[in-house]
Amino acid sequence: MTSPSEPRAARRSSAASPLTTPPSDAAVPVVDASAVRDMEDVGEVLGNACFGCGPDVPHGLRIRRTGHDGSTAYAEFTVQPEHQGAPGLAHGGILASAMDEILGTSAWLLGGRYVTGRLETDYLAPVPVGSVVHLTARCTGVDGRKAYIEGEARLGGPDGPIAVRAASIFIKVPLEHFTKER
Ligand SMILES: CCCCC/C=C\C/C=C\C/C=C\C/C=C\CCCC(=O)SCCNC(=O)CCNC(=O)[C@H](O)C(C)(C)COP(=O)(O)OP(=O)(O)OC[C@H]1O[C@@H](n2cnc3c(N)ncnc32)[C@H](O)[C@@H]1OP(=O)(O)O
Repeated sequence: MTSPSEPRAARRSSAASPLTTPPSDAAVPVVDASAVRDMEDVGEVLGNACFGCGPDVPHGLRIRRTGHDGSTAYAEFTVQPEHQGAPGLAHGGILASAMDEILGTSAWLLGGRYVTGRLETDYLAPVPVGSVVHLTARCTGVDGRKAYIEGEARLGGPDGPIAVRAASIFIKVPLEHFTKER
């Protein structure tokens, strides 16, 4: 339950702006059963030096994907001292990166490979260093190559207060997007 004294963003039920709201006739797909295996295969081909989820990346977020329920993707990470902005608090860009990771995971679970086209974030509460941040994301619609994905970061547990809300558009790309010489 929200009250008028809460920030406007907290009173909205979604982070989505008109730009990240899918068309009303967009299909809302469920997780593709083969997508998790595909993510593992792609990781084996490309390696995993990802700032968000690479398990051995120094100063990375080392986000742990914990599964999905057919529509929502779940993950968590612990805010480290090297993720600080203001003393003792997570940097907003770090939190945007964490949202990018869970939103991207949700997109990849649709089957196919996606990159971030647009990312919107609402910061609702400060996130202390040492916090375990619980991330969730789900697709709200697919329109051609565009997947509209929304997510939240919660503190203190999967049902804890929302610290960050995000809404996004991910664009489907071929595997060559990641492998071609530039
Ligand atoms: C990525 C992870 C790889 C790691 C691999 C390791 C292990 C893999 C395992 C698991 C992976 C799991 C999860 C992934 C987790 C995290 C994900 C992080 C993702 C990122 O951190 S990724 C980096 C940031 N990201 C970029 O680096 C993109 C740069 N960019 C481009 O590369 C091009 O810009 C591109 C390809 C986006 C489009 O180019 P293009 O030429 O192919 O297509 P085009 O421009 O025609 O757009 C087609 C339709 O998308 C619409 N559209 C395009 N852009 C839009 C925007 N900004 N807003 C709204 N709509 C947009 C158009 O309006 C059109 O819509 P329509 O069809 O309706 O006209």
